[in-house]
Formats: sequence, structure tokens, C-alpha cells
Amino acid sequence: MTERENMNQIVPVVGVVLAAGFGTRFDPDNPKQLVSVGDKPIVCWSIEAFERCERVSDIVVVVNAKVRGEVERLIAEAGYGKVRVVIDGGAERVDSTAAALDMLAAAGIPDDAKILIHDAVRPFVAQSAIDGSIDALDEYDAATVAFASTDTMLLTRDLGDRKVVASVPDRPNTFRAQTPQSFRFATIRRAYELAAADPDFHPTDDTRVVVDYMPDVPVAIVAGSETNLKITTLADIPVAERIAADLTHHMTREEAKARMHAMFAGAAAQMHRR
Ligand SMILES: Nc1ccn([C@@H]2O[C@H](COP(=O)(O)OP(=O)(O)OP(=O)(O)O)[C@@H](O)[C@H]2O)c(=O)n1
Ligand SMILES: C[C@](O)(CO)[C@H](O)COP(=O)(O)O
Repeated sequence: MTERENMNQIVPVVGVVLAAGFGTRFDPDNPKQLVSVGDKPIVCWSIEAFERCERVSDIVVVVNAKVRGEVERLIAEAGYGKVRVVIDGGAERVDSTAAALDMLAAAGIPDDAKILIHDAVRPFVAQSAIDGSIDALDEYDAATVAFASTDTMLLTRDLGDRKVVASVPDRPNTFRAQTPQSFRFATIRRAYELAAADPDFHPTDDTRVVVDYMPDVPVAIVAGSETNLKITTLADIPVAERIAADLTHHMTREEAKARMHAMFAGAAAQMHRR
């Protein structure tokens, strides 16, 4: 391991799971982060993805008053050992990220800590996306998981009461933003400080805060996937159930394989002793 790689092992790697949304497009009376798919609440899938990654050292969960009690109960029941704190978010997604950054600053997190900000409602994030994000921050100060668009995207403008096409970017340069979106702490903190001065700024993701306020900082693309679905409306639930079933089946097979390997290794060790 090089010295740089060795140093990178010891900086905190913090997963921030944003679960403070109100789900207005889903059902505001049924918070989507608490809905179960594959018999597991969506927020638990997301926390577990970071809990499972050995390189993640700490997890911060951001909630609103409506879901706090249930999220705390689920965390205690599952015994997620890396969850350090559950904090209150804000009115918009950026306010929830800002609350997490303020908390991390108050806790004295180092400037070079790696911060992975994830939508709680993207429950099926792959380990490769989390690992890829952590790796990307060795070369870049900012990175986002994204999935190459298979459709040609249209940028529009308003013409009277109709939208009309303003430009058509080359498809190979268009990606769908996903999460985690990852940053060295000092970078995202500075971008948010600059954005705070602009009351009309309402970005829907953290990448845009860096792109708009720190345009000299390149944001690296990390490979995402179709299954890193954001549960946005009720129509996403059947798709999520199918993905959950596939993943559960795959995990069960992997566990069975691991058990079999352990059994053979034990038997071989015994034969060796005779
Ligand atoms: N004030 C907010 C708003 C959103 N989020 C989180 O950011 C992610 C973004 O997903 P989105 O579908 O936009 O969630 P909601 O804001 O809940 O949905 P809607 O826009 O339909 O109200 C979700 O995990 C959500 O919980 C948050 O932590 N705080
Ligand atoms: C961050 C994000 O998941 C990237 O795709 C997304 O922008 C958040 O929510 P929204 O549905 O775009 O408001």
C-alpha cells in the first residue's frame, strides 16, 4: 500500500443518509422512507448499504419530526453500530445536507474527511457505487454516482405557456444524477457557505452546489446503475419490489456459498490435523 493510500485509510469516511423528506409526490400521509420493500423499510436498506461497507467509518441519519421516532426505533432494533447520530433536517433537501455539514463541523471532523451524501429513498445502492465514490475522492474533491442516459435529453425554455427545446446535448455527455454524491469535507462545506448567501438558490442535489459555486472543482462521475432507483411516486414500488426480490435471492445464494466455503475450510483443517 502506498503512503497516500495508507493515509486515505485513516480519514473518516462518513455516510450521510438523508431521510428528512416529506414525500409530497408519493403520499405525504405515508412517509416513503418508512415503507417496506422486500419486507424491509426503505431507510433500513439505505443505512445497511453503508453499514456493510467496511471502509465507511460513521453514519449520520437526517430525519424530520414525523419520522424521527420510527427511524430511531428501527436503528435501535437493527443495532446499526456505525450510526453515530440522528439529526433534524430542514425544509428542502439542501437544508438537510446543510444541517449534517453543520453538525460535522461542530464535531470537529477534519477537512479531508470523505463525506458520502445519499438519498434514503435510493435503497438499492450497490457496494461498487459506494466503493467507487470513496476511491474517486483520492483523485478528485467531488464525485457523483450517475447513470448514462439511454435517451437523448432535451434542455428546454419557456415560450409563453409552452416549453420549447433550447438545446440538445450530445447523448454520450448526458447522465442521470444518482447518489451517493461525495466530497472532501472542506469542499462541500465551502460550496454550501457560498450558496448560503443566495436566497433564490434551490438546487435538488449537492453536486449542483459545487458546480454552481465552485466551478473550478471537477465533479467526477462514478458508475451508477438502473437499480439505484429513487423511490419518488407510488408507481416506483412494484419496480422496487422486483429489485428487492432479486437482491434478496442473490444475497441468500452468496450466504449459502460462504457457509459452504466455511464448512469445507473447517473439514480440510480437521483432515490436516489427523
Ligand atoms: N427536506 C428534505 C427533502 C428531501 N430529503 C431527502 O432527500 C432525498 C430526495 O428524494 P425526494 O424524492 O426528492 O424526496 P422528498 O423530498 O421526500 O419527495 P418530494 O420532493 O416528492 O416531496 C430523500 O431521501 C429525502 O428524504 C431530506 O432529507 N430533506
Ligand atoms: C439527488 C437526486 O437523487 C439526484 O438524482 C435528486 O436530485 C433528488 O431529488 P429530486 O427528485 O430531483 O428532487
